Amino acid sequence: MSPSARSTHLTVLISGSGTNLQALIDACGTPALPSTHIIRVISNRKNAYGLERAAKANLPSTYHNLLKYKKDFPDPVENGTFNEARSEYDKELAKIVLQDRPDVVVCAGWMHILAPTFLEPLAKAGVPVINLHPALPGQFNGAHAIERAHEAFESGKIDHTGIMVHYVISEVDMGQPILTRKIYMVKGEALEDLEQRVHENEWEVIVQGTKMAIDALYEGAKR
Ligand SMILES: Nc1nc2c(c(=O)[nH]1)N[C@@H](CN(C=O)c1ccc(C(=O)N[C@@H](CCC(=O)O)C(=O)O)cc1)CN2
Ligand SMILES: NCC(=O)N[C@@H]1O[C@H](COP(=O)([O-])[O-])[C@@H](O)[C@H]1O
Repeated sequence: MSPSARSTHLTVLISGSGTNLQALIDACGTPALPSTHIIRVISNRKNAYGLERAAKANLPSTYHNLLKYKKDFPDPVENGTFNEARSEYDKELAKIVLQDRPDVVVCAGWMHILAPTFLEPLAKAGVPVINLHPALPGQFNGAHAIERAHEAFESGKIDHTGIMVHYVISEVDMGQPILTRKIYMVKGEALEDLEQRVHENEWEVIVQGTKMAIDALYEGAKR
Protein backbone atom coordinates (compact mmCIF):
# COMPACT_ATOMS: atom_id res chain seq x y z
CA MET A 1 0.00 0.00 0.00
CA SER A 2 1.51 3.34 -0.93
CA PRO A 3 2.30 5.70 1.97
CA SER A 4 -0.13 8.29 0.65
CA ALA A 5 -3.00 5.75 0.51
CA ARG A 6 -2.68 4.26 3.95
CA SER A 7 -3.97 5.51 7.29
CA THR A 8 -2.16 4.24 10.38
CA HIS A 9 -3.76 4.00 13.81
CA LEU A 10 -1.78 4.23 17.04
CA THR A 11 -2.74 3.43 20.60
CA VAL A 12 -0.45 5.16 23.09
CA LEU A 13 0.16 3.92 26.64
CA ILE A 14 1.24 6.48 29.26
CA SER A 15 1.73 6.84 33.01
CA GLY A 16 2.83 10.43 33.51
CA SER A 17 3.25 13.93 32.09
CA GLY A 18 2.83 12.78 28.48
CA THR A 19 5.47 14.98 26.84
CA ASN A 20 6.29 12.09 24.51
CA LEU A 21 2.59 11.60 23.81
CA GLN A 22 2.49 15.30 22.97
CA ALA A 23 5.36 14.85 20.53
CA LEU A 24 3.36 12.12 18.80
CA ILE A 25 0.19 14.22 18.80
CA ASP A 26 2.05 17.14 17.22
CA ALA A 27 3.71 14.91 14.61
CA CYS A 28 0.58 13.05 13.47
CA GLY A 29 -0.49 14.24 10.04
CA THR A 30 2.82 15.95 9.31
CA PRO A 31 5.60 14.55 7.07
CA ALA A 32 7.13 13.08 10.22
CA LEU A 33 4.09 10.82 10.73
CA PRO A 34 1.93 11.14 7.60
CA SER A 35 -1.63 9.78 7.61
CA THR A 36 -1.14 8.64 11.20
CA HIS A 37 -3.78 9.02 13.90
CA ILE A 38 -3.79 8.30 17.63
CA ILE A 39 -7.04 6.45 18.23
CA ARG A 40 -6.72 5.99 22.00
CA VAL A 41 -4.55 7.01 24.94
CA ILE A 42 -4.48 4.63 27.90
CA SER A 43 -3.04 5.49 31.31
CA ASN A 44 -2.48 3.27 34.33
CA ARG A 45 -2.50 6.38 36.53
CA LYS A 46 -5.65 8.46 37.03
CA ASN A 47 -3.77 11.72 37.58
CA ALA A 48 -1.45 11.40 34.59
CA TYR A 49 -1.23 14.81 32.92
CA GLY A 50 -1.00 12.97 29.63
CA LEU A 51 -4.75 12.35 29.96
CA GLU A 52 -5.21 16.14 29.94
CA ARG A 53 -3.13 16.32 26.78
CA ALA A 54 -5.31 13.65 25.18
CA ALA A 55 -8.47 15.56 26.13
CA LYS A 56 -7.09 18.82 24.69
CA ALA A 57 -6.35 16.97 21.46
CA ASN A 58 -9.85 15.46 21.46
CA LEU A 59 -8.44 11.93 21.64
CA PRO A 60 -10.34 9.04 23.22
CA SER A 61 -8.69 8.01 26.48
CA THR A 62 -9.01 5.31 29.11
CA TYR A 63 -7.78 5.08 32.69
CA HIS A 64 -7.12 1.41 33.35
CA ASN A 65 -7.07 1.00 37.13
CA LEU A 66 -4.81 -1.67 38.64
CA LEU A 67 -6.09 -1.11 42.17
CA LYS A 68 -9.49 -2.56 41.23
CA TYR A 69 -7.77 -5.81 40.20
CA LYS A 70 -5.72 -5.92 43.39
CA LYS A 71 -8.99 -5.75 45.34
CA ASP A 72 -10.69 -8.36 43.15
CA PHE A 73 -7.68 -10.70 43.36
CA PRO A 74 -6.25 -9.94 46.83
CA ASP A 75 -4.41 -13.22 47.32
CA PRO A 76 -1.50 -13.01 44.91
CA VAL A 77 -1.43 -16.28 43.04
CA GLU A 78 2.05 -16.29 41.65
CA ASN A 79 2.18 -17.10 37.98
CA GLY A 80 5.85 -16.78 37.25
CA THR A 81 6.64 -13.16 37.95
CA PHE A 82 3.01 -12.00 37.61
CA ASN A 83 0.34 -12.60 40.21
CA GLU A 84 -3.29 -13.14 39.25
CA ALA A 85 -4.19 -9.46 39.65
CA ARG A 86 -1.49 -8.38 37.21
CA SER A 87 -2.34 -11.17 34.76
CA GLU A 88 -6.03 -10.28 34.77
CA TYR A 89 -5.27 -6.58 34.52
CA ASP A 90 -3.09 -7.13 31.48
CA LYS A 91 -5.61 -9.51 29.89
CA GLU A 92 -8.25 -6.79 30.09
CA LEU A 93 -5.78 -4.21 28.85
CA ALA A 94 -5.27 -6.31 25.72
CA LYS A 95 -9.06 -6.41 25.16
CA ILE A 96 -9.32 -2.63 25.56
CA VAL A 97 -6.49 -2.11 23.08
CA LEU A 98 -7.63 -4.66 20.51
CA GLN A 99 -11.23 -3.45 20.41
CA ASP A 100 -9.90 -0.37 18.57
CA ARG A 101 -7.86 -2.49 16.14
CA PRO A 102 -4.72 -0.30 16.21
CA ASP A 103 -1.83 -0.89 13.83
CA VAL A 104 0.86 -0.17 16.44
CA VAL A 105 0.90 0.27 20.23
CA VAL A 106 3.41 2.82 21.55
CA CYS A 107 4.57 2.76 25.19
CA ALA A 108 5.42 6.42 25.88
CA GLY A 109 6.45 6.53 29.51
CA TRP A 110 4.29 3.51 30.36
CA MET A 111 5.61 2.51 33.77
CA HIS A 112 4.11 -0.96 33.98
CA ILE A 113 5.80 -4.22 33.12
CA LEU A 114 3.54 -5.93 30.58
CA ALA A 115 2.59 -9.54 31.27
CA PRO A 116 2.28 -12.34 28.70
CA THR A 117 -1.50 -12.02 29.07
CA PHE A 118 -1.12 -8.70 27.26
CA LEU A 119 1.76 -9.45 24.92
CA GLU A 120 0.45 -12.77 23.59
CA PRO A 121 -2.95 -11.49 22.36
CA LEU A 122 -1.25 -8.50 20.72
CA ALA A 123 1.27 -10.75 18.97
CA LYS A 124 -1.54 -13.09 17.85
CA ALA A 125 -3.36 -10.09 16.38
CA GLY A 126 -0.20 -8.97 14.58
CA VAL A 127 -0.04 -5.67 16.47
CA PRO A 128 3.54 -4.67 17.34
CA VAL A 129 4.19 -3.03 20.70
CA ILE A 130 7.07 -0.57 20.85
CA ASN A 131 8.62 1.30 23.76
CA LEU A 132 10.65 4.45 24.28
CA HIS A 133 13.42 3.88 26.81
CA PRO A 134 15.94 6.48 27.99
CA ALA A 135 18.97 4.21 27.71
CA LEU A 136 20.87 2.22 25.08
CA PRO A 137 20.26 -1.49 24.51
CA GLY A 138 21.34 -3.58 27.49
CA GLN A 139 22.59 -0.54 29.45
CA PHE A 140 20.05 0.43 32.11
CA ASN A 141 16.93 -1.67 31.69
CA GLY A 142 13.93 -0.81 33.79
CA ALA A 143 12.89 2.28 35.69
CA HIS A 144 15.05 5.28 36.67
CA ALA A 145 17.45 4.71 33.76
CA ILE A 146 18.62 8.33 33.43
CA GLU A 147 19.45 8.57 37.12
CA ARG A 148 21.38 5.30 36.97
CA ALA A 149 23.29 6.47 33.91
CA HIS A 150 24.19 9.72 35.65
CA GLU A 151 25.54 7.79 38.65
CA ALA A 152 27.52 5.45 36.40
CA PHE A 153 29.03 8.40 34.50
CA GLU A 154 29.96 10.22 37.69
CA SER A 155 31.75 7.09 38.87
CA GLY A 156 33.62 6.77 35.58
CA LYS A 157 31.91 3.59 34.41
CA ILE A 158 30.46 5.01 31.18
CA ASP A 159 31.20 7.99 28.92
CA HIS A 160 27.79 8.28 27.23
CA THR A 161 24.21 7.17 27.58
CA GLY A 162 21.37 7.23 25.07
CA ILE A 163 17.79 6.58 24.07
CA MET A 164 16.11 3.80 22.16
CA VAL A 165 12.82 2.78 20.69
CA HIS A 166 12.53 -0.97 20.75
CA TYR A 167 10.01 -3.73 20.23
CA VAL A 168 8.48 -4.89 23.50
CA ILE A 169 8.98 -8.51 24.54
CA SER A 170 8.50 -10.13 27.90
CA GLU A 171 12.06 -9.45 29.03
CA VAL A 172 12.03 -5.80 30.00
CA ASP A 173 13.81 -3.49 27.53
CA MET A 174 15.45 -6.47 25.80
CA GLY A 175 13.38 -6.36 22.60
CA GLN A 176 14.96 -5.67 19.19
CA PRO A 177 16.03 -2.02 18.94
CA ILE A 178 14.35 0.00 16.19
CA LEU A 179 16.22 3.27 16.67
CA THR A 180 18.99 4.33 19.05
CA ARG A 181 20.57 7.70 19.71
CA LYS A 182 23.69 8.33 21.81
CA ILE A 183 23.60 11.15 24.35
CA TYR A 184 26.97 12.63 25.32
CA MET A 185 27.59 13.27 29.00
CA VAL A 186 29.36 16.18 30.67
CA LYS A 187 31.43 15.91 33.86
CA GLY A 188 29.73 17.70 36.69
CA GLU A 189 26.44 18.14 34.82
CA ALA A 190 23.50 18.07 37.22
CA LEU A 191 21.07 15.16 36.90
CA GLU A 192 18.23 17.58 36.15
CA ASP A 193 20.16 19.07 33.23
CA LEU A 194 20.98 15.65 31.81
CA GLU A 195 17.33 14.65 32.18
CA GLN A 196 16.24 17.73 30.25
CA ARG A 197 18.67 16.98 27.40
CA VAL A 198 17.51 13.38 27.29
CA HIS A 199 13.85 14.40 27.22
CA GLU A 200 14.41 16.90 24.41
CA ASN A 201 16.03 14.14 22.37
CA GLU A 202 13.29 11.66 23.30
CA TRP A 203 10.66 13.88 21.69
CA GLU A 204 12.43 13.43 18.35
CA VAL A 205 13.40 9.78 18.81
CA ILE A 206 9.88 8.61 19.67
CA VAL A 207 8.49 10.15 16.48
CA GLN A 208 11.27 8.80 14.27
CA GLY A 209 11.17 5.39 15.95
CA THR A 210 7.40 5.15 15.57
CA LYS A 211 7.67 6.03 11.89
CA MET A 212 10.30 3.31 11.43
CA ALA A 213 8.06 0.75 13.13
CA ILE A 214 5.14 1.75 10.89
CA ASP A 215 7.28 1.50 7.77
CA ALA A 216 8.55 -1.91 8.89
CA LEU A 217 4.96 -3.04 9.43
CA TYR A 218 4.01 -2.14 5.89
CA GLU A 219 7.20 -3.58 4.45
CA GLY A 220 6.41 -6.85 6.20
CA ALA A 221 2.86 -6.77 4.82
CA LYS A 222 4.22 -6.59 1.29
CA ARG A 223 6.15 -9.85 1.67
N1 LIG B 1 7.22 -6.90 29.40
C1 LIG B 1 7.64 -5.65 29.16
N2 LIG B 1 6.97 -4.62 29.70
C2 LIG B 1 7.42 -3.35 29.48
C3 LIG B 1 8.59 -3.11 28.74
C4 LIG B 1 9.26 -4.22 28.16
O1 LIG B 1 10.27 -4.05 27.43
N3 LIG B 1 8.76 -5.47 28.39
N4 LIG B 1 9.09 -1.78 28.62
C5 LIG B 1 8.55 -0.97 29.70
C6 LIG B 1 8.92 0.41 29.96
N5 LIG B 1 9.93 0.40 31.01
C7 LIG B 1 11.16 0.82 30.57
O2 LIG B 1 11.32 1.24 29.41
C8 LIG B 1 9.66 0.01 32.35
C9 LIG B 1 8.57 0.56 33.01
C10 LIG B 1 8.31 0.21 34.33
C11 LIG B 1 9.12 -0.69 35.00
C12 LIG B 1 8.78 -1.08 36.41
O3 LIG B 1 9.63 -1.49 37.20
N6 LIG B 1 7.48 -0.97 36.73
C13 LIG B 1 6.95 -1.42 38.05
C14 LIG B 1 6.11 -0.30 38.67
C15 LIG B 1 6.95 0.96 38.75
C16 LIG B 1 6.07 2.17 39.12
O4 LIG B 1 4.82 2.01 39.15
O5 LIG B 1 6.67 3.24 39.35
C17 LIG B 1 6.01 -2.59 37.81
O6 LIG B 1 5.49 -2.71 36.66
O7 LIG B 1 5.79 -3.31 38.79
C18 LIG B 1 10.21 -1.25 34.35
C19 LIG B 1 10.48 -0.90 33.02
C20 LIG B 1 7.04 -1.00 29.61
N7 LIG B 1 6.72 -2.31 30.02
N1 LIG C 1 11.26 2.72 31.38
C1 LIG C 1 10.40 3.62 30.69
C2 LIG C 1 10.77 5.05 31.01
O1 LIG C 1 11.56 5.31 31.89
N2 LIG C 1 10.17 5.95 30.27
C3 LIG C 1 10.46 7.35 30.47
O2 LIG C 1 9.39 7.98 31.16
C4 LIG C 1 9.36 9.34 30.75
C5 LIG C 1 7.95 9.68 30.33
O3 LIG C 1 7.84 11.05 30.16
P1 LIG C 1 6.46 11.64 29.58
O4 LIG C 1 5.35 11.07 30.41
O5 LIG C 1 6.63 13.13 29.71
O6 LIG C 1 6.36 11.20 28.14
C6 LIG C 1 10.32 9.49 29.59
O7 LIG C 1 11.54 10.02 30.01
C7 LIG C 1 10.52 8.07 29.15
O8 LIG C 1 11.77 7.79 28.57
